[in-house]
Amino acid sequence: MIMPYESERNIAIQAVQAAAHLCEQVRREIVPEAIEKKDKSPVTVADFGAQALICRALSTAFPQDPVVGEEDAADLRTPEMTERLAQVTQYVQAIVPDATPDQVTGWIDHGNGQVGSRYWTLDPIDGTKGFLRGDQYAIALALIENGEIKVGVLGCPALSFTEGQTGLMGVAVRGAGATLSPLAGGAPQSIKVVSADQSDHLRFVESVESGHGDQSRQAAVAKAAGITQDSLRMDSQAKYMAVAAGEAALYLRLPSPKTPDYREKIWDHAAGVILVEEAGGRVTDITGQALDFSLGAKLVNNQGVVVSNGSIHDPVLAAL
Ligand SMILES: Nc1ncnc2c1ncn2[C@@H]1O[C@H](COP(=O)(O)OS(=O)(=O)O)[C@@H](OP(=O)(O)O)[C@H]1O
Ligand SMILES: [Mg+2]
Ligand SMILES: [Mg+2]
Ligand SMILES: [Mg+2]
Repeated sequence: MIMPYESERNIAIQAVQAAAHLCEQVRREIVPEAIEKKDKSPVTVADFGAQALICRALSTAFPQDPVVGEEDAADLRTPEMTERLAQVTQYVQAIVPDATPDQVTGWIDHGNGQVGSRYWTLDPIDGTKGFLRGDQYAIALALIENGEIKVGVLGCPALSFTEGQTGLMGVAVRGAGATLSPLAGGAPQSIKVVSADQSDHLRFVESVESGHGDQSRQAAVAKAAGITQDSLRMDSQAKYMAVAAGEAALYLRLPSPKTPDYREKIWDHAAGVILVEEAGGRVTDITGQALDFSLGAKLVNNQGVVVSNGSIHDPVLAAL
């Protein structure tokens, strides 16, 4: 039997594993420096290297598919950044030995594609602030067709749910379930969200960065929905992994009062959303609407995100 999206899934897994390897290599060998982007957020050589590797793999395997990625190479091409580009190229060469700086910027810019009827979305490092702090981060890749997420791969190099096993990868294909496996390779295990009666896992997760949400309202809503434990704060889409694997029942991302007009980016959510849905959970915005991945790089029709095990979703929306 042919599994749906088998080649997309396999290429995505290999690409995410290679990118995760690059990111961990950077974290081991240097103290990654943050370059400030126009929006004041940080980017590092690892973000660029990971985007280059994944875009290279996708452009080779699926040359027709646009990739909507977070980063672009415009700044890297400037003369002041020559040394930085050389550093990115050196890390890429650990996996693609003959890669040149021109190829690297070309691969990164392959991620400047537009949302269409079929496209990939890529966050080469989700949670760059977590990556810089030595905390959680994720490599997030998803395939979307006609607005529906079909495949999602989430690599979380610093994540551990069982002692002695760090580095996890979540994989989901629409209609085929979600699995968790060691990022370095190994047998995938099916995952399921927590059920309502497993009260010890009725925790909620939220961002580390207070500016990415509304932590006081998040605490109040979780409490109103019956969650009495303190939140677990985690960077990146690792939060979606926690819900999909049954380690938490709820992930709340309510609009920050400081940035009420902020709209979520597709690459910050797509891979995580399909993982949670295929593990039996539910994802909506704060008004209960589905996230609309058909409109562009931003979720312009949605505000905030509510991710749950399903059973507590309606009580949470009611509390909101
Ligand atoms: N104002 C505001 N509101 C909501 N979200 C924002 C905001 N600003 C940035 N971002 C995006 O948040 C992404 C990482 O946030 P996380 O919550 O996953 O991690 S963290 O704990 O906050 O670091 C982060 O993704 P990366 O840039 O890939 O790290 C941003 O895209
Ligand atoms: Mg960023
Ligand atoms: Mg991100
Ligand atoms: Mg990112």
